[in-house]
Amino acid sequence: MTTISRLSQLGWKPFFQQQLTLEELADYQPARVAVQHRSQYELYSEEGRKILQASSNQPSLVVGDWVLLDPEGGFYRALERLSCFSRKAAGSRISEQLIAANVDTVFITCALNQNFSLSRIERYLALTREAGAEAVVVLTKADLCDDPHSLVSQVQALDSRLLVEAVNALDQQSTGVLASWCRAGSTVAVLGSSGVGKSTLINSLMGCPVQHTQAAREDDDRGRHTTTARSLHLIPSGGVLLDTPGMRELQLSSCEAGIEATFADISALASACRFTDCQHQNEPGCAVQAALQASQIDQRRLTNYLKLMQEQARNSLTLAQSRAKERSLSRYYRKVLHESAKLKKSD
Ligand SMILES: Nc1nc2c(ncn2[C@@H]2O[C@H](COP(=O)(O)OP(=O)(O)OP(=O)(O)O)[C@@H](O)[C@H]2O)c(=O)[nH]1
Ligand SMILES: [Zn+2]
Repeated sequence: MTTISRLSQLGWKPFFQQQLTLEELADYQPARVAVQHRSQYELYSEEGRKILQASSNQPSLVVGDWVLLDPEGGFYRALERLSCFSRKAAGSRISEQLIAANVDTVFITCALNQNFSLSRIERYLALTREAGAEAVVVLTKADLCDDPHSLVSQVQALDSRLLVEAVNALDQQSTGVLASWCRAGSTVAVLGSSGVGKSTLINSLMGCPVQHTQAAREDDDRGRHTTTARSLHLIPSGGVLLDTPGMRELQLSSCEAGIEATFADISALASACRFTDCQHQNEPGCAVQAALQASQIDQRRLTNYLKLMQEQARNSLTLAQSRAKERSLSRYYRKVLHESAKLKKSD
């Protein structure tokens, strides 16, 4: 890691500074989670790299989080997040898993070739908005496309306020249009499906190939653990690039608000449907279907909205179910403890 001279090079900004008391400002040191190991975190601070042991007394931390270290270098507290990506954890036990925190801007990448898909862009937009980050749609492989402008217009038509850029990810001059999002104090992440050019774009922004240390086995006193590649990279122009495998595999889960924000036109229409629980299929008095018949919205967009809504509802239902199960289990444990305490008393 290159020497840090200013906190802003690590993505520090007024939002975090404002959370500190005068005493904390004077005596406590902010540090950012750069790597997450099983039992410890690697942090970046103005003084360089630090190691923090994970402990059950600490809140769950994730790459991108800001923490305050006490004068002895121990964990003091975590700072409130500006944005947070999470997902439904894989496996039989469904729970919410933190992916990344404090990402300001997400470069939603999509290639200008046969894989170009407005629906996929909408999916990533919903995820980004749910997390509370700003989205910039970066259309890659513009150099291989005969008419990039017409595809840029199609993306722009999704939302007139949407930021859309077409680039050749291999060419640093071309990716220069993204520089304003990569300044000191900013944290960016790249989302997009396989092969669209995420690594290529990252290397162009970084000005050199980013080293991805292969996960390797290491022996130490505490036994075997897997070393993980660092996930925060300092961009020469001053910003921070957050690149974790979790971000790359991001799935849709529990993101109704993100979908509503992405499909604001359809959500606005839906509020005029006769039934509050209208599914916008073939119910009488459906304002969304009426708008479709009147060609005010297109079929692809509506189909994608309904698909994403269904998908996230399915996922959040399993999340809710698992939470309910945990709640009832803990109620059961409390009851058992209470009963056994009563029995002890009467002994
Ligand atoms: N001509 C051209 N080729 C590109 C561009 N962006 C990426 N490529 C090429 O597309 C291929 C895939 O790019 P990657 O950067 O590996 O894609 P990725 O999104 O990181 O893929 P995964 O690692 O599978 O997620 C590589 O051969 C790149 O050289 C571009 O803008 N123009
Ligand atoms: Zn309806």
